[in-house]
Amino acid sequence: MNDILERILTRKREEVALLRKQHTAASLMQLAQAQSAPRGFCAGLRAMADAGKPAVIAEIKRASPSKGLIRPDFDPAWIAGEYERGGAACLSILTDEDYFQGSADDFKAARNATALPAIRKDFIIDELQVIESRAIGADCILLIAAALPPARLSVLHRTARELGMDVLIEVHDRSELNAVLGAKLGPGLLIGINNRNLRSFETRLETTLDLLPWLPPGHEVVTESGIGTPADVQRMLAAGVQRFLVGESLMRQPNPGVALKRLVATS
Ligand SMILES: O=P(O)(O)OC[C@@H](O)[C@@H](O)c1c[nH]c2ccccc12
Repeated sequence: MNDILERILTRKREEVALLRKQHTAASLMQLAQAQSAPRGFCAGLRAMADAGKPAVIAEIKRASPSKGLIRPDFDPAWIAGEYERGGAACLSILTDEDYFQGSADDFKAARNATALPAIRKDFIIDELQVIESRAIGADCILLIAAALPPARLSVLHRTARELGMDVLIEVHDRSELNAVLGAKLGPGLLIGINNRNLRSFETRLETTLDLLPWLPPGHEVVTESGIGTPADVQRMLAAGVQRFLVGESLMRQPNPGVALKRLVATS
């Protein structure tokens, strides 16, 4: 079990212990309540999809464990603004420091630079991190099925919803999907299918296409990772997937917003 996900989660448990030394749930809750209301993340995606356009969550990511440093000249506020001009529905901002070279400051800078709803992209395993997410302004959090037993997933999901945030629930295979569906979190979930295996880093778009038939109706699907070309986008649209989470392929271009426009262009 010495895979990357396990290593990241081991480090997260240390971070949560540190967070618990600095804050209580009540002190973080005060910070969360001082924030302006969440911007609707699911609503932002839905508006774009209902208008017949690919709804892209554009990701701001300096580095990753699989690719190392992706973007040396990294200005989260500028990238966020370009993504907004490029037609993004929402932003995704990495806040994990040790493995993705992100930070809470990156999150705030990017979100404050635009009117777009933003997901805090991190490895959330504890309620304190959920409240902390709202305290830094998050409109949505990521919960990764591979990292959370169903009972824990359910508690974190409820806490996020009580704070007014949306939740992107990430799965990679059928057993994770079944665990999520079995947790009875309700209808209308936002389910992300990660094309990248977080344990081996293998990335296959077929992951989304293969899982789709197993998803009951009534949920909204996001295809995550490895989307690099307009053909990839068209392939997903043809399968009925209208929501996309895209990072690396945009971050490697000089202007990520222009790259986004090209990615979703129909001709
Ligand atoms: O850079 P890509 O291949 O476009 O992928 C983006 C996003 O899906 C990926 O960063 C991601 C998906 N799930 C995660 C969980 C944690 C950290 C990162 C991720």
